[in-house]
Amino acid sequence: HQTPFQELQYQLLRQLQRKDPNAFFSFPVTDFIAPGYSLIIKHPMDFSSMKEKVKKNEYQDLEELKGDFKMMCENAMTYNRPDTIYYKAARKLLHSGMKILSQEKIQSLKQ
Ligand SMILES: NC(=O)c1ccc2nc(N)sc2c1
Repeated sequence: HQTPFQELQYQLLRQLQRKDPNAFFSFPVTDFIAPGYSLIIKHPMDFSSMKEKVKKNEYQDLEELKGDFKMMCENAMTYNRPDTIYYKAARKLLHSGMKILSQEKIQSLKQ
């Protein structure tokens, strides 16, 4: 049912989620907790949505997964002001996540 490539993607997502201890990025941001969010952010993304994409085999290679991860972090740095805990968490997550996803050994892995 799940391919080795999918298992690898789940493992990477677990590693990335450990860098989000407050779970600010676990689930889609609602307009209830973030007023006007859906008007400001055109391409919402979160870890639960990324896991769903892995399950449906929607990532052809790790660059696409990396792109969604960057989008998720950049969305938070667009909507939230720089002095907020969410902005700061997003910037920190982006940097630690890039270290994980930009390692030489996983660059070339594809579907
Ligand atoms: N990922 C985000 O941009 C994010 C997450 C949680 C959250 N909670 C709020 N009250 S604003 C907010 C924004």
